[in-house]
Amino acid sequence: MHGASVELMSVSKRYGTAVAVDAVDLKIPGGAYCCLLGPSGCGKTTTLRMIAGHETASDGSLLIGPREVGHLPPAARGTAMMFQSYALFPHLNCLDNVAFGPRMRGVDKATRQRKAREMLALVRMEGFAHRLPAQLSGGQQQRVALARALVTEPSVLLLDEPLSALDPFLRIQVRAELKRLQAELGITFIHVTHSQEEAMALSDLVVVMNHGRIEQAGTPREVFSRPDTAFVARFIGGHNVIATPGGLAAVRVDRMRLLHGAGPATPLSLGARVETVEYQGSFVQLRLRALDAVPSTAELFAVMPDDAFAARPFAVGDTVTARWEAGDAHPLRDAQPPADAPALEELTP
Ligand SMILES: Nc1ncnc2c1ncn2[C@@H]1O[C@H](COP(=O)(O)OP(=O)(O)OP(=O)(O)O)[C@@H](O)[C@H]1O
Repeated sequence: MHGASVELMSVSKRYGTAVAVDAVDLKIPGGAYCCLLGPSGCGKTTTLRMIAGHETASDGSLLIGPREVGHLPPAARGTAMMFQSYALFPHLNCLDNVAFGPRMRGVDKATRQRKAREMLALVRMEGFAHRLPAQLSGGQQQRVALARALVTEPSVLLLDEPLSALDPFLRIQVRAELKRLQAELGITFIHVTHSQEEAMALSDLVVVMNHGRIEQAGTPREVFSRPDTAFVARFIGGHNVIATPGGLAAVRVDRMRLLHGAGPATPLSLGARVETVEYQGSFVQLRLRALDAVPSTAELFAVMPDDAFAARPFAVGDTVTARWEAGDAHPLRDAQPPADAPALEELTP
């Protein structure tokens, strides 16, 4: 198996007058683990289905490897899809479930059973070949579904929320399995998720979508350390969006320094009140409400190492000054303060 690149050039999907995907440009290198990340309804699944060929693009062109595939049926694209619900045939054992696709394509019995066994071994389910799906755990069914998708030797595997039906413990286990398999097989994975944690853990390339458009695409570290927009900063988490004299900026929650007593707002600080204090083990998270900010930027978070917090604790109701260094304020592309933001002079001491 080898990983093919996938390129979308100005791809749109309209349903009547509703625009589900809006002129998306995206280049996914062959062999990359790519996550499409965004809130419900942002167009992730529609994008995935257009790559698979289960949905036709209204506009634009789509390349898999060097080939334009817009006119090709799903089976001719070299892709395979794995769904959220495992959709295994309940009356077939694991081996026959995995061998089902090759059987439909007329592959002889010995060959398809050998291939199916290889795929079950790949997902570490060779000992379960003769079990029925109902006799397996959710995580095991998921592995069999993965084997069934891989038996067609795709160059691109498309995964639609593959972990969302699993409990939190299994989700982390199967997530690691997916990453291992992708690295081992070297094929391109495109994985739809609304979990930023999942996208960060898995991706070589994370694509943050909103309202049918790509807000930002990059490595998890690029997107986390340099979010382009307020939407990305908020969705990826770990950031405050602050109205500064130069426009909106993102400041990481671990870069906020708290001092006792509320000082006046300056370009590098805000007075705030502590609303919640949550002990998280190695760190403590504080939710603050800025005293002079507009509602859209008033909620702030700060995290402190637990020992620093223990040495100088803060309590709910305390007034504080939250400060940051100029170098920690990352300007956002939508740098205009929102209409209800305080005027520049209100922020300047
Ligand atoms: N068959 C359809 N007919 C009409 N509108 C559709 C259809 N499929 C999707 N949409 C709309 O297109 C938009 C994008 O849907 P899509 O399923 O791609 O979002 P998503 O990001 O995958 O969301 P979720 O995480 O909830 O699955 C939504 O507003 C949705 O209501």
